[in-house]
Amino acid sequence: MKDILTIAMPKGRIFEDAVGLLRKAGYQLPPEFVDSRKLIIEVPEESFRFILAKPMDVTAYVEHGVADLGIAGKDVMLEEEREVYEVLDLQISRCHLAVAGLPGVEMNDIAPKIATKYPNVASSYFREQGEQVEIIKLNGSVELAPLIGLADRIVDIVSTGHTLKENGLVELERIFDITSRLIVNPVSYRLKDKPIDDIVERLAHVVST
Ligand SMILES: Nc1ncnc2c1ncn2[C@@H]1O[C@H](COP(=O)(O)OP(=O)(O)OP(=O)(O)O)[C@@H](O)[C@H]1O
Ligand SMILES: O=P(O)(O)OC[C@H]1O[C@H](OP(=O)(O)OP(=O)(O)O)[C@H](O)[C@@H]1O
Repeated sequence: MKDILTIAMPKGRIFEDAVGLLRKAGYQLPPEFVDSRKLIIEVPEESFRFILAKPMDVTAYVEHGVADLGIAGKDVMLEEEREVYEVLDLQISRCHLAVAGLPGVEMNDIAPKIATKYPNVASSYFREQGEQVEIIKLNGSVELAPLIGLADRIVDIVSTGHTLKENGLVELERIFDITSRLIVNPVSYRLKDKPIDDIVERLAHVVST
């Protein structure tokens, strides 16, 4: 009997790209997959069980071993620093992390404030720059912070740049290029190496074509 693999999928914008990639690799996923509100979806034909998690939580499910594999943005991996193996750059959901702010506005000299969904990434970045900052953790609409006087700068995802532009903000420093990655639980990789290597190989093939 084939091992069942549990795969943690990020709900939200990566999901469709990830499903598209799995289908391109030849996996037969049911048509209702994308519209479902179910959080656990079994696909016995492929010996897969998918769990649908918040993008920021995928690495937690994989680190704790309740999922063998997962798909997570590199931003999440940098922020969460979980004990997981990163086995493949899936080259989907491309964007980058950047520092942004209002044009021509200098940072406050004393404890400048940085608003972000990525407090660990932001504090490491400013520490490396030798700048002491106060981090304000937000959960979204981060671009609002400098407009309303909550922060001097933001550290956030930029893709098309439309959100920055529409809010009169400018990108000041590019921090990290981001794509989604296939990640694996280290114990699963030991116990289920064959089926996991098979997925990695099939996905690597479609990523490179
Ligand atoms: N504008 C974007 N364009 C492309 N990829 C993005 C963009 N914003 C985020 N991403 C990537 O997609 C992942 C998930 O983003 P998404 O917006 O779906 O989740 P989220 O903002 O964490 O969730 P929620 O909006 O439910 O709080 C991020 O971790 C990042 O890797
Ligand atoms: O450069 P763009 O193409 O405009 O994309 C960037 C925006 O996308 C993400 O926000 P999201 O849509 O996830 O909303 P959020 O503010 O709730 O995080 C990110 O946090 C930026 O705000």
